[in-house]
Amino acid sequence: MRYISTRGQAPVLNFSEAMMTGLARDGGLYVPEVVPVLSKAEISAMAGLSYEDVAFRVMRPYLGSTFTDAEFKGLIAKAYAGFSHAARAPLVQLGPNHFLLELFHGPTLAFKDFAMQLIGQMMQAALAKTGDRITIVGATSGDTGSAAMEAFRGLANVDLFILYPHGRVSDVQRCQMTTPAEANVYALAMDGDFDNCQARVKDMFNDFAFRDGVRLAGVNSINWARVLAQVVYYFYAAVALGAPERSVSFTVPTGNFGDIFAGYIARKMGLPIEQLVIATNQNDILNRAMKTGDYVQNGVTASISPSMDIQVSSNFERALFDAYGRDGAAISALMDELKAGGFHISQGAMGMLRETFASGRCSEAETLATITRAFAETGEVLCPHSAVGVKVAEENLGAAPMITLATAHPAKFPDAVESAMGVRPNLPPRMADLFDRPERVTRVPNDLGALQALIRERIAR
Ligand SMILES: Cc1ncc(COP(=O)(O)O)c(C=O)c1O
Ligand SMILES: N[C@@H](CCOP(=O)(O)O)C(=O)O
Repeated sequence: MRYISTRGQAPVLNFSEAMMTGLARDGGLYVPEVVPVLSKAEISAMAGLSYEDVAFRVMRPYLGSTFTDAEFKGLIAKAYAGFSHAARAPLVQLGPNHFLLELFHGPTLAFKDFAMQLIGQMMQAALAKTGDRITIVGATSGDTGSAAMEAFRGLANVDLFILYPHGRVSDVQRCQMTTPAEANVYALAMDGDFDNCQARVKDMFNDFAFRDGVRLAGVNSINWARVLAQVVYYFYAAVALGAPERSVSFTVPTGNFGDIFAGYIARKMGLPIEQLVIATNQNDILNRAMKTGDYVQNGVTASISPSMDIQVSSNFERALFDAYGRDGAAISALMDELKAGGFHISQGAMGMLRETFASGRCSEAETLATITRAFAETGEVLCPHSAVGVKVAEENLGAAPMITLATAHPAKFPDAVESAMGVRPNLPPRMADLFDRPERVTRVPNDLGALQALIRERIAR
């Protein structure tokens, strides 16, 4: 399996290289040259298997010779052993034809654990073979950062720096990032919003002297391995509801477009997905783009679903790459226009995108009302991101069962949940003392040079 860049000018890599590389050297994102298709019989055979067994079958075709089958099975087993639910990703019924896929039973209570726990295992195994030491720099609106800290803290051959927007993550998310005591992980609270943090991380990748000097790696969804690990739960959930004999639909609370892009890959692999619905909060660039064809930034507004406060959706580039017939030069030109504010998507590309994705937007008031109503009607306590998904899913119900992805545990966002329901959700007992743990964080400016100097200084210690 070979991986190519969405901008067409970077070296073609194998799986292990793409995982350790993160952003392609031409600024693009790696995608598989060919997406493997599973037969109906192969998908049927997943019925009744454990999450781990489905994970092996879905991901194995992408790995080439990176790991032996036995090694890979071992890494998968370790990755999901720390999840608190035996099913890993349980389905809960919300209505006659509407299901919730709970993706928040991992160690940091968000869907990011599904990929991050596995990437942590795979990167460690790859580094053990080469003896290399790497510097991971990630940007987060709250959940990727905490999941990465959990996956990489204490590792001898990794330094991890997480940039989060100061004052724009929940208190629980902040403490998950600032309280790990291990010396190899650093929480950096940056002035600005998530888009600024993500832009600085990409700048670091595009500065080759810095990138090569610190052996930079990425664990945001720019890393193909992150997306791949998220493809698995689409198969797991769909098969549980009767696929491949029966089609299903998914609604995905969306910010950086990684999670829904994983659903798109599942569909390309042969999973019968009728609708893939993008659900945005008030930071609705993707919904506007789907409705108008204009992908234009209009600034990030802080919301009660802060993890989705994103206006530059990194992985949309991967979808555009396919929509533009895999024309790297066209994608490069669009991304240059994006730096100046935005671009218009061609009619042909819009046709492909609209065939593949539906979309909807959920306001702040609708988010709160959905949390209140879902609890009253079903007993399910939704986090505000999952509530955005549920609201938009309800507007898109059809013949196929709808599965909404519940992307975080409500206790990560207790203020929003309390204001909707009057009840404050509790953290699991293992995290009950989170706010009593000492915090360690560095305030940093939105300044590439200053960030690079700090990272160089810390890794030299
Ligand atoms: C809780 C939560 N829900 C939804 C999203 C959106 O996912 P994606 O960025 O993959 O679109 C994120 C972060 O990205 C998140 O942390
Ligand atoms: N919501 C995310 C934003 C970063 O997304 P990623 O999937 O590209 O890592 C977060 O919680 O950090």
